[in-house]
Amino acid sequence: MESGSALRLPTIDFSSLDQLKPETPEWESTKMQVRRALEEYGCFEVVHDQVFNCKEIFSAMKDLFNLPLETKILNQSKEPFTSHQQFPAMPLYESTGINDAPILEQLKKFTKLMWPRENEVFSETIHSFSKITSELDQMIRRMVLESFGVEEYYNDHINLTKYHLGLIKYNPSENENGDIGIHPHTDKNMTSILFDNQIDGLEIQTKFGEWINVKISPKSFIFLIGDSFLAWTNGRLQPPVHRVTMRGNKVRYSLVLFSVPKGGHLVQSPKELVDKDHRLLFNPFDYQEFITTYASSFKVNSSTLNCRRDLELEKYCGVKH
Ligand SMILES: O=C(O)CCC(=O)C(=O)O
Ligand SMILES: [Fe+2]
Repeated sequence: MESGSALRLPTIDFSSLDQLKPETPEWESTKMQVRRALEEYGCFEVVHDQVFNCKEIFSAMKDLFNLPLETKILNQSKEPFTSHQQFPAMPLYESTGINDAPILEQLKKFTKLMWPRENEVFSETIHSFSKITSELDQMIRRMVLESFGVEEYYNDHINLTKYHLGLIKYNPSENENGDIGIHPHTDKNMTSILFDNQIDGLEIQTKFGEWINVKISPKSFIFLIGDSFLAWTNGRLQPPVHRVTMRGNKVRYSLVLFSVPKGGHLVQSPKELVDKDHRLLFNPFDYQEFITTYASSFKVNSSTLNCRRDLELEKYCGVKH
């Protein structure tokens, strides 16, 4: 499992968020950095000055994963990849998810399922994280749309998606060469914001094929785009292939706020992004129908999964030219 430790992701400064307002020079320059980073890498490190309690987050996650399995599996959802899940092909990995985590009442439903006698600290810390990251997500998406001159679609773009918070635990590897935490993949949803307990493991591949070991500081997140944003921008932004490799004897916890297109809506590139130099790459699609189809093939293939870029969306609704 080779990886190039000298390489780094682009870092973009989002501290003093409150002053970062549309039409200011800071906004314009940050927006262009976002656009460039997403064109080159499909992701970047967001440096921020938001205040939330890291220690509490990871102690809340530890308590959650320490619950008995019969409690954890009570978290079931019809939507693929959002229930409590473990896969035989990724034995170090365990995850669970919270739909609409930035909405406190929804988060409290999850908390109540896990801790019938309530766990206020869990609800508050996880809610505060979800709120901060969802606001950041919307700001970054506004910048992307502005940079392509399609900001009039901003409200539609935000209303197209809802949020899902993934909570993940990776057990340590016994193998000094590293063990698979999560297989190489691109995210299928629109955008993802990722944070961890400062235990390394996340690796992101550049378009030239090198692997970057990603270090997330207590004051940073990783923002990455998924295949749905590739489709929405008609191929202008490329989602990065990423994986987790576990080395050493520490547990890694990560949180990922996914923006996910809602069912009954179409993911569709605006007409302004389609022309003779940019022919339409994807037919409009319902993400929930796509992900359900993808999940059934994932179940069949997950014991042999070793994909780089699985091109599922191209197979599902790619336009053949
Ligand atoms: O845990 C991580 O750092 C990555 C998780 C991930 O890629 C995913 O859940 O899609
Ligand atoms: Fe991912």
